[in-house]
Amino acid sequence: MKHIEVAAAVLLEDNAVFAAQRGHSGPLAGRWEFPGGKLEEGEDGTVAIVREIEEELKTQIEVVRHLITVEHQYPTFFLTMHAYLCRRIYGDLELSEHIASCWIGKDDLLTLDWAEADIPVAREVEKLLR
Ligand SMILES: Nc1nc2c([nH]c(=O)n2[C@H]2C[C@H](O)[C@@H](COP(=O)(O)OP(=O)(O)OP(=O)(O)O)O2)c(=O)[nH]1
Repeated sequence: MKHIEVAAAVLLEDNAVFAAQRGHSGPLAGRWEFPGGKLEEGEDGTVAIVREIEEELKTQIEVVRHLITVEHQYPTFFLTMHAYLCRRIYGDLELSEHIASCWIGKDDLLTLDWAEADIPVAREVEKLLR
């Protein structure tokens, strides 16, 4: 079974969190996620997340702290996902791979159609929002 290790960014601003919707094809098409991507060989998650957000959203971020690591068995692969609370430094979070994005508050957070592995992350985020 394939094992994928991913870093994901939790960006909080104005009491809302940034969520992005995956494209219409590929695994988990149309599901919502915290942006990020796969770690490169030997790369630390905190380095990977800064690189991925720069590549994917043309935005510079910094890691504030590790939030949660989730392990999830999907039908075709096993996922380890490190989610980091991050701060935006510069850039407008321009979508290049995702088809939609939103800033979502505590009340609506768990109503999004999240990728399954993201549910425990969303529950942690819920605790950080008022
Ligand atoms: N980035 C990210 N990926 C997630 C989340 N939740 C979740 O199950 N995943 C899964 C979806 C993908 O299979 C994998 C992340 O890979 P990715 O976004 O770099 O890659 P991808 O499948 O779009 O494909 P690739 O072109 O990079 O190979 O982890 C999440 O919150 N953020």
